[in-house]
Amino acid sequence: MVHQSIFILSVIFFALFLLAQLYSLSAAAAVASILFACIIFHRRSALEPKNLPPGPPRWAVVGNLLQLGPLPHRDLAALCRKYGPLVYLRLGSVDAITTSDPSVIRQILLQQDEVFASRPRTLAAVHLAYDCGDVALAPLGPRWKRMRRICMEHLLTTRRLEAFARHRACEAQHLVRHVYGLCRDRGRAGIDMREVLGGFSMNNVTRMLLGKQYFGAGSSGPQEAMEFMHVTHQLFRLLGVIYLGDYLPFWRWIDPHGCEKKMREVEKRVDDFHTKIIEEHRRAAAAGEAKAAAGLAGDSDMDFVDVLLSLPGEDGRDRMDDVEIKALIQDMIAAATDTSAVTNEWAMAEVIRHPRVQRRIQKELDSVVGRDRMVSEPDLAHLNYLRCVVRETFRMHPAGPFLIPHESVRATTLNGYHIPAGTRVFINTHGLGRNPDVWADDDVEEFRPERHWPVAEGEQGDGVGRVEISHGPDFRILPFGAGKRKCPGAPLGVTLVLTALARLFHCFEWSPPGGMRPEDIDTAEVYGMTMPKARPLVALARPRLAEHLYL
Ligand code: HEM
Repeated sequence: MVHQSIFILSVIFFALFLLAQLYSLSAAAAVASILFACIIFHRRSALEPKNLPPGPPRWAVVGNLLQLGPLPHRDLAALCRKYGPLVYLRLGSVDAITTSDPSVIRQILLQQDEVFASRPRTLAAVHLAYDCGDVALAPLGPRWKRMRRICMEHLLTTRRLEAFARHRACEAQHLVRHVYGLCRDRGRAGIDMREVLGGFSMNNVTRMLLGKQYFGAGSSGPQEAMEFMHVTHQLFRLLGVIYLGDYLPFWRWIDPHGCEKKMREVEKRVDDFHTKIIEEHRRAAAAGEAKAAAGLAGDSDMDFVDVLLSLPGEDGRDRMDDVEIKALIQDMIAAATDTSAVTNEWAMAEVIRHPRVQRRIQKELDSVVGRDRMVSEPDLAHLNYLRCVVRETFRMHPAGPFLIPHESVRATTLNGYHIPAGTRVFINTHGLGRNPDVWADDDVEEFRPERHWPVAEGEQGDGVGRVEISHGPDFRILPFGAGKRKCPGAPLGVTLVLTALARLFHCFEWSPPGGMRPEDIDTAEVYGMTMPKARPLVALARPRLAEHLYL
């Protein structure tokens, strides 16, 4: 046995020596690292515990990576249909599990929350989230706990969200006025709803966070807005990439698409942006103090950056570090903007595809709100059918197809199977919403908000409670996750989604552009950290209220 190993190693060294002579040292190094990885993999396979959950056969080195295509949520759902509710995969050097089963998900997110509530340290988290110094991508630990507490106790409190209600009302009015103008300008060509809904989400978030509106009358100027949009789009894209360097360490040496280089470039540009924002806020605060000293009180409501600049730091320090503030701003922009815009675009696409659903939404709006005033936030609790529409949108098109991937902090047992420490967890919310075992009596591919209606079909539902949009005890829909890492912005996210949809369906009649039939609106998706429609939604709008209400 020893002689055999010595012989194989001698042959490998001789082959590498020849490669180095004939080609280059780097070719020899690349082959050496692949061979080395093969040997490690072989040894690991031999040592591997045998009681792992079932899963597909895997290749040496790459494991199951080659079985994942451009829509990995669909590939993983197919594996669950084949191998059962809990599937094991090896992605390069990383152990991974996936599920789209409510009872396994409940075990992971609630019963074993302590074990599974961490996050993998991906290169995107290192470069684009201040070395995992934020909330969303930070591993479980005291740093994450402190940053999450700041979010919950100082930023996303009910009191602070209520204080921003008038800004949201202003943005909602800006939205309908904007669409009203576009109806006339664009004629039969239709309106690009991705642009409109993206602007609405971005404005709401930046007003609350930074005290600025980026699009519209009070905007910070087209140059800055374009730059901001461009950088944040690059950020979203890079956060969503499945980067092979996270699974195959040697890939980082090659990095054929320069992904890590792009991450570093975007990291620098985003950081410059945040530095500028913090400086502007410090200058404004200094001017405010001067005004206060002179007896001229400034605007009393603080945006999130003002709040963060006023908080004490760790270990008795006077103020929070700039890096911590930047990480939190970044998180909020990334977590809040795209999620609500993507959900709104899907909801509009599905409703326009189903004119019957649009008629029922409008009937409810006309009865709850009437036609001589605009929808306001207090109305949203009474729009139960619209709430069913949002629930159905989350079932079919969850904004985060795998939530944000979790990671186990130690070895554990799940459904009787061994789960190693450091296992990456892909909770497939897209698969869950279309799991035929969960939605047994329904056609899972059909958009049908009525399935969430709390009373039997045909009944009015007066007196029934408010339709909840977050997950219930059955874990059949999971738009915001659950447990320790549950989305802290869920109430705000729901408000932004419902507000935009209520306003747009109350104020306008929607149809597909240029003679297209409703059912021809496509519903193909593209995978990313959030999962938008592959092609932007373009639609025609016709005003349905009196003109003075739009102005
Ligand atoms: C429709 C809108 C939204 C959707 C669908 C959504 C969805 C999600 C999901 C799926 C997660 C991951 C949960 C997990 O990994 O278990 C998450 C995390 C998070 N969300 Fe949201 N979100 C929305 C809006 C917001 C808003 C408005 C904010 C803040 C202003 C926000 C802040 C966060 C943060 C900070 C996290 C990370 C939590 C942690 O890791 O501890 N989200 N969100």
